[in-house]
Amino acid sequence: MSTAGEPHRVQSIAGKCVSVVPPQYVQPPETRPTNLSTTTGEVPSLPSIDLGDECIARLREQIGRACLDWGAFHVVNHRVPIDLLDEMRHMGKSFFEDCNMDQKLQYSCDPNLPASEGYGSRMLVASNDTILDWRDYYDHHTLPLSRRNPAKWPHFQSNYRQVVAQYSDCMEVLAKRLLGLISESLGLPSASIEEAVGEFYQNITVSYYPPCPQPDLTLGLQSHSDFGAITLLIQDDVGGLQIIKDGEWLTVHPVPDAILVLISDQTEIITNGKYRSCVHRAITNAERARLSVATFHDPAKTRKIFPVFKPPVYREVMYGDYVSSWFFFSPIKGGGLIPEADSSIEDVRKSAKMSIHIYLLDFVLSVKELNGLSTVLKTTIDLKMKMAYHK
Ligand SMILES: O=C(O)CCC(=O)C(=O)O
Ligand SMILES: [Fe+2]
Repeated sequence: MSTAGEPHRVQSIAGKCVSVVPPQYVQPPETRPTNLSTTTGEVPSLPSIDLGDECIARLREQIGRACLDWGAFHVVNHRVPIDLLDEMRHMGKSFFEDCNMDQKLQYSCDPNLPASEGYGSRMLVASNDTILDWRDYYDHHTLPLSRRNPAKWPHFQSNYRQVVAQYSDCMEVLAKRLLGLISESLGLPSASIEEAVGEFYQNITVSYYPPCPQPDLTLGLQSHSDFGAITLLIQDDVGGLQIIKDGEWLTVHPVPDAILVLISDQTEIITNGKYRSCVHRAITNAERARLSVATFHDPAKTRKIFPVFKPPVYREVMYGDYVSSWFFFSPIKGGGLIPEADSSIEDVRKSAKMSIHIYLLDFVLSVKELNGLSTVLKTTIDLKMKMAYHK
């Protein structure tokens, strides 16, 4: 799509006012969005949890219920200054809209590294035939402090670096508090999940979705669950984030002062599948650019992650291996079968062409135990299939 030497950015394509998207952005029929409205079909009852509630027992109960039912919830009265949320959105938008392409490209990420800091468009693109997301992004490495180098961040707005650093600090505090409440909601000591995750590796990704001439054929961001432990997300008023609930894609209506909490894969493993990671995606629209800011809290690549409950349903996994396996298995096109409970892992893999996260099967204990745990197999496959196939 891009000619040699010409960096590829969605915003440049959208800026040419094309009426047809380039073929690399066209989703196969089975992953195209069907419910394109961002104003109707929103999630009416995605829980909104008031963290100012002084009744801790009620808070735990509400968080536990939201994790079980949704894997996602909004929090309000979260102690992060509302002005900071607005400034972070404003800084992000200003980078994409007020800087010219040459300025932005000074901050290009390294296209050959999977998680390189900076301005890019092809995060987690596993191979050349991967369908591309209709999205540009800026990824900041913010924690631990040894990774944080504000000099690598844009300088066009005088307070950009200060806002990102402050935002990172506030998100870390909130993520720890939430993991504490999530642990307690399972009857665990407050520090359990945080200790299992270890030192936070935090990234802040500002996603920018330019208007798209064919929203019915494209995705701003393909269906996925986040790899790490917990994601905290804010968005602007445009709307386009969708989550799966009971087999349906539902749009998460933006709530300006709220922060969206998404349970991510490592929390699913640590809680032994009691709380599932939230499968989500972003759709596009033809009228307005959309912006979101996702703050990921991940373990170190060398951290071993395992369930805190017995018997474990997931194998211990080194976080770095978990991330790498995504590239190995994903994203594979074509149909597939839900394997029988007595399939071997190899059979499962062979027939698993539908799933972008089928690697999770590697963490289920063993084929033998799987056979006895057919529900686990089925729900794992089912959940991960949804990410690739649900419309
Ligand atoms: O733009 C959004 O709302 C979703 C972003 C997201 O899921 C991600 O960056 O992982
Ligand atoms: Fe995500």
